[in-house]
Amino acid sequence: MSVPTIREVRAFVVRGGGGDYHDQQGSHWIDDHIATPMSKYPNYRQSRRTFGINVLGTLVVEVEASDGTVGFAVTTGGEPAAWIVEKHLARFIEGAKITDIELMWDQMYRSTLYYGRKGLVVNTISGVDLALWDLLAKWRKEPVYNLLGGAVRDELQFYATGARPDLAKEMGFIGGKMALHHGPAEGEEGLRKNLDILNDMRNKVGKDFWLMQDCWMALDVEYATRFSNIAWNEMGLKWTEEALPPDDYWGYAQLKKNAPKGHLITTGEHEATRWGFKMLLDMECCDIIQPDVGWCGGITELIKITALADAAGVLVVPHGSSVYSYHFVITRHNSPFAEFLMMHPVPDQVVPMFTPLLLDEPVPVNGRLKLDDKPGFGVRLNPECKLSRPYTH
Ligand SMILES: C[C@H](O)[C@H](O)CC(=O)C(=O)O
Ligand SMILES: [Mg+2]
Repeated sequence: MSVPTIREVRAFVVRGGGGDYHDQQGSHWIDDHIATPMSKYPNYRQSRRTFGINVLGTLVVEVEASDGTVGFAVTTGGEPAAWIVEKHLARFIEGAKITDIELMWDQMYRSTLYYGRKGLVVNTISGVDLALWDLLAKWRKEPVYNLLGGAVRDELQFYATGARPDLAKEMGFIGGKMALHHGPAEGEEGLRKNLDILNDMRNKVGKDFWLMQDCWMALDVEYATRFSNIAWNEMGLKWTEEALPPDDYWGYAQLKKNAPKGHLITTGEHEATRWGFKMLLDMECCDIIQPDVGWCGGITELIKITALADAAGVLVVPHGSSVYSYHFVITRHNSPFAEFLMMHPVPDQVVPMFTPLLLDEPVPVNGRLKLDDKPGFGVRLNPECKLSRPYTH
């Protein structure tokens, strides 16, 4: 059978939700006084948009094969990522056989080492990688999960991230994760407010529902140790997530030692590649790693990261990422459940995570989802979303 080659790679940008899910308008729970590394500066406390959490916007990568098949993917990265795709990475993609994803990944990664390794560049590589998996699976007329070895369970089970775990419980999710609102600069009063919010939610959801806290890199070891001990002992908090900046592997190792037995330390959504995750695993930084498949290097890299975690006895519960995560999680024994990010502003209803950018994006019903067998990742771009192509090559 002759394998098509890649005729063209195209990079587009779009604003408002989509891959950059922080790029929201108006009032939204995801931007309501959430603790961040910038919370030490009072001017940047109330809204993450004030410090530029949404400056990048969404990147859409399309790859078109010589037989006309088109694969695509969305992630965060916007215009600078589009430049990297068009002006640098395209040379490794165009002309390659659509089956040679491992080779293309290696060339994209090695050629950008001098300015890449993590962050924007690896987000961009991830976007290209996901588009390549979509293309290959569409050409083979199979869902991506079949190419990854096939599903190991019938359906996915989800916890929900949002401001209303009480509503998430009614909607059938197995747990609810809230964003922390106050950072260490808000002192004892802020700590008390954080604990009161958690306590109030525990009273609403009852004692057995999983409650988790996302700290979005805002804390230090001392604060996170105090918080997780009180929150575990008094409110049964299941895990403390991303308490520290991602480069502080030493802090995470200490925090894991300081955390009460039974309480979980989780992190990794801003970590990238097998080497970054090897640091977290080797240094025993956490109980669960949470790579984002749109940021960590794509599916090609997540396969490697997950194998390392498996050998270390650590669970992999990817961050957000909708269908790009779902097709992976369903194929791994050490990914027993998935995250669903509630993108409704309140959030009192389930809406697709990348809304409004994708069509056919599946959502959990009663906290569960059976994946269908549509080719690729099974989603389409919404023609009503205005894409622009800022660069060509
Ligand atoms: C809610 C968090 O601050 C962030 O916006 C999403 C996240 O980290 C997660 O879903 O995990
Ligand atoms: Mg998180």
